[in-house]
Amino acid sequence: MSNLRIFAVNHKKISSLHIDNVCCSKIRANLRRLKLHLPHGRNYSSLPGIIGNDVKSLHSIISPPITKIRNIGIMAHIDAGKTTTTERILYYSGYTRSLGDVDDGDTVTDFMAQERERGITIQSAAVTFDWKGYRINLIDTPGHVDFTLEVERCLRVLDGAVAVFDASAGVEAQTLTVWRQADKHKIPRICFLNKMDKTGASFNYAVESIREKLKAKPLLLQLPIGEAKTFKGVVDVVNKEKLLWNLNSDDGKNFERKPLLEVSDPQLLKETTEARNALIEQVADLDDEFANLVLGEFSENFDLLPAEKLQTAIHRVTLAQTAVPVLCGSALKNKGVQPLLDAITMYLPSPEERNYEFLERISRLLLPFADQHVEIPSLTAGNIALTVGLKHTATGDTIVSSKSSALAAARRAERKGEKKHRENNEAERLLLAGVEIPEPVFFCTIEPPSVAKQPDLDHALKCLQREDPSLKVKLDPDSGQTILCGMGELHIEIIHDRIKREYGLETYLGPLQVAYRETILNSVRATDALDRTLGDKRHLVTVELEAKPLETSSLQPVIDYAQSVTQDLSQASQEAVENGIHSACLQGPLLGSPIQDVAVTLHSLVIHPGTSTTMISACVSRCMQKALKKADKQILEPLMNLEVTVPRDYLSPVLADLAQRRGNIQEIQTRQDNKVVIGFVPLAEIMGYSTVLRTLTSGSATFALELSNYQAMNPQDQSTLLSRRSGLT
Ligand SMILES: Nc1nc2c(ncn2[C@@H]2O[C@H](COP(=O)(O)OP(=O)(O)OP(=O)(O)O)[C@@H](O)[C@H]2O)c(=O)[nH]1
Repeated sequence: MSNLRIFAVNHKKISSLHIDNVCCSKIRANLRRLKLHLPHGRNYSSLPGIIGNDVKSLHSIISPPITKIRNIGIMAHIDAGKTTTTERILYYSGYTRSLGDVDDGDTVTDFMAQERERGITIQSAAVTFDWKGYRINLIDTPGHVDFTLEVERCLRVLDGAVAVFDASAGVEAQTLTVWRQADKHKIPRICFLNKMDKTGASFNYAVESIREKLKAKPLLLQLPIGEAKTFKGVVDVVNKEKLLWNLNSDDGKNFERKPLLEVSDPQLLKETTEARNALIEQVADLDDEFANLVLGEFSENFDLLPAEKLQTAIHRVTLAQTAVPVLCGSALKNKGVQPLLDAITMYLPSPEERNYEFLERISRLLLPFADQHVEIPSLTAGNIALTVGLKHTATGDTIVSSKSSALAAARRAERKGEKKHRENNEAERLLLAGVEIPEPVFFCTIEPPSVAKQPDLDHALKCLQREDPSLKVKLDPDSGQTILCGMGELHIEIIHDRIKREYGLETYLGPLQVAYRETILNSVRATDALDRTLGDKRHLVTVELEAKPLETSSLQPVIDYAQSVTQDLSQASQEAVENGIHSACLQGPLLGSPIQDVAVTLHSLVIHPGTSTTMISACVSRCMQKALKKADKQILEPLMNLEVTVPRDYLSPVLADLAQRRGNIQEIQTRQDNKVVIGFVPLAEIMGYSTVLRTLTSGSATFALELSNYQAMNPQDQSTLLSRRSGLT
């Protein structure tokens, strides 16, 4: 079964340039549609498989053996060093000839203008390169919490991931989020403890935090040689070798690998032997085949166990996701990246080792090299490619060549005993795991520069939404204004900026507002009737319904019907009723925010023959609005999980400030010289917090925010908000 997955990014940036000096005519004839354009601006070497302009190995670009392919993502907390690590990887693999630097704004994968300006990753970028005979398709994903959806849409097409950590901070808030996402998509992982050169870096502390916070079993494949200022290399525990980076080599390309010897390194050898024995026992505990081998032949002396046997077992354990290999280094100081590449090829799976179910063919395919692309005629199973021109496809869709082939594939998968599919309906069986689209917590109005430009703005927003479903766009029914709903201040700012740069539209944003919700506190009944004659047709509906609070949390109203109603309710009328209820719940009576946690019972519904479904919806919606108005109401506000990392000396002002922001502190942890404040704070109180925190701590603190849930506002805060909204205060 074939398993090509399609990954679409940045359709806009594609242009093409023919290579003129292709010398091999036979290949040219076969690959007439192959267009190459080498990235410009930076000093690039060659595309994978091409040495200079020699295309004799073009075939290997298109179809490397599937066992030699690794589709890998890089994920982490913001600023852990993903982009820097990716830059080193590209350099050592020969993809680039000079080292890019996030701080200088010239990296390959952060190619959006906003990324280079801000030094952060916003959009995932894909690059393809070769390492020691392996083809690696690598995706660098954003770390900022506003862009978690972007991370998730990448994870579902990957076979493995490298989780990058800041070794001085260990597991941070966003790492937990992406780790959970990777769990959901069952992605085997390797951990890379980066920034080992940084003051406060601690290998043991970071490993412990992986064990405790991620509940993962770390397999220590390396030990650091020195830490912080003294960090100079790593010990390869599996092979009992030391890897030292040459001080005279600026770019870290050259390093020496030497076996650890009793004469020269007695202490290090002792520690490594202990670490290796512990690793062998740990892997044997998790893998029966390896346990049998170890107990049989090597129980007397683990030193005799060949490294390859241990590596194969680590590969199996990594695939089973019962443990994670851990490596360390410093991307910035060019240490430890080549062994990371070796580990990617050695321990992460090829596409063949993962289970995907569908065959998909697309007419135009491109191989990604960050913001540059090579058009290719076809691709074998297990690769990641780009496709362009899919006008009606949005992020999260699964593309199939035909419904019947997808069904056949699903049936084959079933025959292979995939019981879980049998329980799902046909449509679900056709889909790859979906992406969970987080609910937006902020909104603001957006205006085009002139009324004539409104269609252009609508078009731009439509395109941006297809790329990024966490961006929602709606119309305010009262003012007719376009409303942008997003994940955070930064998210909306970037969208605003992209509309300007990519669509040439200078738009105006209204003030950023928090997306509240509303609910009701008691049970209420309402009746309504609608009687209209249009032409010679009479439309008559009467309805009686009851709305009550729902115990469990649900964004959608839960609807049920009295028995007398269900008896003669047609499918079309039922849909009309439900549309009416849903539309009434989109705008609550207090703030016009969506209503949640409501159950509705339809007690009576009388429809005159010939009444249109639109009239039914309109009548039910009006009746529901009446009921909501009558009920006692409550505003719900988004509550955020907050984690602030702050040097001890600044803890007091930070806590005092949080108390004023209705913050609820759960725990204060000690992390090296820092304090980590963990708690909840209402979103409305934390807008613009980065500036305040910077001022309070002279720029030495960092924070992470994530939506926890919606909670009821207390009566006083609620009435302050309502008076503010109605312009009374
Ligand atoms: N000391 C030290 N600093 C590093 C290292 N790697 C990266 N940095 C620095 O950490 C900062 C963040 O690095 P990035 O590579 O942009 O991190 P990122 O994880 O890609 O960040 P986002 O894309 O914004 O999520 C930059 O200032 C880097 O220079 C390292 O090994 N040691």
